[in-house]
Amino acid sequence: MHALLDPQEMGQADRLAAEMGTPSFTLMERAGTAVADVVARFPLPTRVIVLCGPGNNGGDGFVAARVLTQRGFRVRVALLGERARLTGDARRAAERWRGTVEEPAVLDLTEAGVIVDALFGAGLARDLDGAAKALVTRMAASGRPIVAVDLPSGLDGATGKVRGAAAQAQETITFFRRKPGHLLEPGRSLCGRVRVADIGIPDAVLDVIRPATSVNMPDLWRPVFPLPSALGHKYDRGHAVVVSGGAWTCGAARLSARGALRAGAGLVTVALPPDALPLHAASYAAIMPRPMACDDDLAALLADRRLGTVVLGPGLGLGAATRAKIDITAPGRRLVLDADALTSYAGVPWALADLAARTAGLIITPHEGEFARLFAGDRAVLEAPSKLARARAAAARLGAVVVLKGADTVVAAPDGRAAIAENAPAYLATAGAGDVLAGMAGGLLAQAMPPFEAAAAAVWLHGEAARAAGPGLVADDLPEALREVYRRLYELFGVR
Ligand SMILES: NC(=O)C1=CN([C@@H]2O[C@H](COP(=O)(O)OP(=O)(O)OC[C@H]3O[C@@H](n4cnc5c(N)ncnc54)[C@H](OP(=O)(O)O)[C@@H]3O)[C@@H](O)[C@H]2O)[C@@H](O)CC1
Ligand SMILES: [K+]
Repeated sequence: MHALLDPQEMGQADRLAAEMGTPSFTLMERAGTAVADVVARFPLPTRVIVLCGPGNNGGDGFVAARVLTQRGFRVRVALLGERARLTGDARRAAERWRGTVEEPAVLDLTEAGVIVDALFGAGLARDLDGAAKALVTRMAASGRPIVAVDLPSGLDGATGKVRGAAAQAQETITFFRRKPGHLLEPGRSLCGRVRVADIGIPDAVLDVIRPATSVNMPDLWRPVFPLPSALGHKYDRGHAVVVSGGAWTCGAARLSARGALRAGAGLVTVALPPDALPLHAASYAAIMPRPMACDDDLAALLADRRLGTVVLGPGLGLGAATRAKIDITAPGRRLVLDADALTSYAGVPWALADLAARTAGLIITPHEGEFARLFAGDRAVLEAPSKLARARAAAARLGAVVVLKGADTVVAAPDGRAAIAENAPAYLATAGAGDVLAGMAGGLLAQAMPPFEAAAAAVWLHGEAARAAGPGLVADDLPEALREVYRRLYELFGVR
């Protein structure tokens, strides 16, 4: 699995590696050498300025400086803080550096061919201010390429947020596994290209750490992904229902229904107000329309328990009428709630938690605006320190899987598991894309995927579909592009 480690877990990895036989100074030597390997891609005789901080991030910088000098680069090293105050591995690394150690203030950073940013990494403990902030600001203003050690200094590895200041890196080299801050914006953008160096920490440490956060990649949900079988039947692939708004707003539900079908649901029924029938019927022949003139019609349709998964929200309208439909639908079913369905619970997340408890599994797919409205007044959720932490807190609060959308979509489960997406192109942010995603999640839920994995798979497939469709994409392209994505995924999974 593509685990992500927060700074505490990384510290634990470090300690466990030592217990398993690799001393921490060896790790630092390898880390610094890996940094030098990246910098050495710049041609000789590039001038390198290495800016070292007071902790082990600085220690990596001293090692990199030594290795680069041995390889013929012209290297100057500056230390933020007093050399006499260095301790432990960082002190040892500084002792092995035979060159001078300068004051950052005396260096003209614009003279550098490349700057190595080894000021702060996992040990960033507070916002940068004073001399540290001033140096990072100068580095950012230098306009020179920056190679960041572990993280751009000032970027919080757990949250992806900038604490005080951080300079845009061209490349970031981190160790063993990436950290959430490499994927969560604005961290992801600040890191530039991220490389992960193997510094000899054994993978076995992960069995002890059991990290709960990962990159959203197929290995996360592969074991429960529904694969076609020669003996299969459409009824084995579940029956999803999409509840549609009327003629003027039914485009959203049409997109959801197409998303559900293309994601592989065996059957997709659309419950629709009669005036929406021609539009649904014209847009997709494979979908089964069922009239829903009133809530009793919906209840009658859902008397059939085989209709086990329902998508509600896109284009459905706000308020009591939508909540009534959700109430009819929820008991014992798997639900995906999006858009208007979520805003219908604005400020009353506990009502949604009560509802979640009556379902057989709930996924909600808010964007930031819908999330803020839903949890209005719930400071513990809204003020959690990162997007990752907010999604986790929300999932725990609701007892539901939360898909908090954006460029760095986070999927979080009530049990604490979370996955961060990194495959969505910027042009995926287009009208109706969320409706398709909700439908896809429903399509996978209908095929009996557990909610967390269904949501994560839908988010990954959605990002891949956008890439397959390419720039200029509109939401209607996404379900169609899924065919190509599935073809490649089946290849990856070894399905013929
Ligand atoms: N774990 C591993 O497996 C491996 C880790 N490795 C490397 O170690 C790095 C982590 O090292 P680290 O823990 O020493 O922390 P680091 O980032 O150097 O910062 C701590 C120093 O900064 C200071 N400081 C903090 N915030 C500040 C602020 N706002 N403004 C000013 N000062 C501030 C803080 O001072 P204090 O808070 O104590 O006052 C302390 O002096 C990691 O990123 C990686 O590069 C590799 O060698 C390979 C294996
Ligand atoms: K750094």
